Amino acid sequence: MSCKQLCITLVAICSALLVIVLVRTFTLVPRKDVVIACKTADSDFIKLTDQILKRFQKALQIDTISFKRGEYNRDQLLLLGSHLQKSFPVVHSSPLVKLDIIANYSRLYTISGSNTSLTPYLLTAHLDVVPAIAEEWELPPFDAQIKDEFIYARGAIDFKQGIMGILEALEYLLSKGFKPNRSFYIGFGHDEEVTGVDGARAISQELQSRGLKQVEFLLDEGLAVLNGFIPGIKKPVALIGIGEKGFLTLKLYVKGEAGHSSMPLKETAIGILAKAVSKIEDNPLPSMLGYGPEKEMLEHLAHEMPLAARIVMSNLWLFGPIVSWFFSQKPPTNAIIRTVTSVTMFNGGVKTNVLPSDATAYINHRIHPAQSLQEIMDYDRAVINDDRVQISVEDSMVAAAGSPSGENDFGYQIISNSIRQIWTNATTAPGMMIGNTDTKHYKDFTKNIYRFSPTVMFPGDEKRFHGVNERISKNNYEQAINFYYHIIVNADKRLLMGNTDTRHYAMFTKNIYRFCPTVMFLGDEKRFHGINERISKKNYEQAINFYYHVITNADQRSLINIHQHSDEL
Ligand SMILES: CCCCCCCC/C=C\CCCCCCCC(=O)N[C@@H](Cc1ccc(O)cc1)C(=O)O
Repeated sequence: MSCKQLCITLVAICSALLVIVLVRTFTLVPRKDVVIACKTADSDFIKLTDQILKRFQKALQIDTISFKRGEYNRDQLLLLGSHLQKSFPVVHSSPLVKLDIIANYSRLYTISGSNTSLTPYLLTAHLDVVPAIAEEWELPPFDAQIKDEFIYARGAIDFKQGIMGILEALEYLLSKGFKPNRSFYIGFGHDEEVTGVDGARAISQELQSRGLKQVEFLLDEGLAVLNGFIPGIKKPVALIGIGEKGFLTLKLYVKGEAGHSSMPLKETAIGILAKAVSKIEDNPLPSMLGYGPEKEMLEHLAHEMPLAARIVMSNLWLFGPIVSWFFSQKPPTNAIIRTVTSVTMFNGGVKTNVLPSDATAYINHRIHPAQSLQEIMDYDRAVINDDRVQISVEDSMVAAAGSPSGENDFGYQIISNSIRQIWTNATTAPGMMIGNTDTKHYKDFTKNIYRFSPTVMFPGDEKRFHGVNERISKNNYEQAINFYYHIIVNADKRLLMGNTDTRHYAMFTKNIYRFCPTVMFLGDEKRFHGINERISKKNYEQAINFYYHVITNADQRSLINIHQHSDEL
């Protein structure tokens, strides 16, 4: 090949790449329905009254701690149960609501809708919390005190704002006469923090034993409204978890030889294990960027970024390695691109002058959906490369597949639109849940599993999860309640806003039009599938005459001989 031919080939390749890059940059724009913002002045806005705030604080003061599987504060769970019962009298006395106490402490609410042809949906949350080391907190973790407009308490964001937010929204709706079309379930597990085997699993079994085969979608706790987490985006990003990382907890064990510390061997069990752990920490697993839900996330968010970043994010096939490097720099972004590794426990030795007879460490991996448990085990074994270190599986779960997040995916769009009604300046995108929740117990009911917590977070707040000074602002709690209100109202529709039955007739014509002979004033839009749906007598008369005109006008051969307007009913 001559030099000229080589240059032409190179220019052709670069031009082709440029075209692909630009086409992807300017065509990846996700669906954004026009949504009606939820405003504090709206007649159906649920204000955070003193009473609502007080009952939230009370729920936070009850220390429903889970310690390990099967070990949780049973009395406190019962106390929380009676607090819910007292706080929400309408919910607990409504003929539309049936409450079942499952496995002594979990709660399953069944809310009956009038239209049995609509598939029910499921909202889940959990009653338990993780322990807290009180001395390290600014304010006591179970007092729920308020400082600078924030309520500080264990459970404030994980996840009693969900429990209380859902019930506040339902209490409000029922007290206003809301009668759902679509049935739905609310499941509150009591041991999510220790994998939900007693609570959520029993709720799921109860639903199965009732013959429930399918739910339209499931919304559980999950990702959040993130400010400043994603490089290049200033506006808040609300991530809806469409997938969930798996986990693998490995036990590393080294058998040593006890003896007097005055005559040590070259290496002790602790030394051998420490080297293994150090190798594990020095060799993070490779980036999987582009092979899991994070790809969809970045493609959704690209259009919110400045041009250079937009080009990069829309073309991960080309710029993946740069993005990987960038995302590896901070723990929250690192967590979404790879299987991460945490050495969480290390034990060995009994006395300062005794050689340790053994040593044990635990490694907790959070597995990227593109990798298998076996792959991670093999990787660790190869990295440690020392037969003296015995590796065994303590616990594991494969990652959850990505739930659909397309333009016509009902559950995803209902959640996305409800978020945008509350956080009007936020952009929504599918994301990957980096921790685990109760969702795995419900996976047989639907592939439409979404993980989103109505929690506003700024950088650094992620450390409050299971850490110290967990808190939520009063304003954020009010948003959480209104978010669930909109979820319930929006999900009560048969189809997504903008979708009607027309698609079933699409094969007959391209001339499909959508119009209702309904006169509307600002605010009336909430009556659609909301409460107090109505029409004026006059408007109904107009509707009849409108259809009269449609029929007579359409009865022409062409548009010329249009029907005379004097010919009224
Ligand atoms: C680009 C942005 C990256 C994302 C930034 C994320 C910021 C933080 C947002 C959400 C935090 C998510 C972590 C919370 C996990 C909550 C649930 C939990 O703690 N689960 C436990 C226990 C568990 C539960 C159920 C299981 O089946 C297994 C374990 C956990 O260890 O995951």
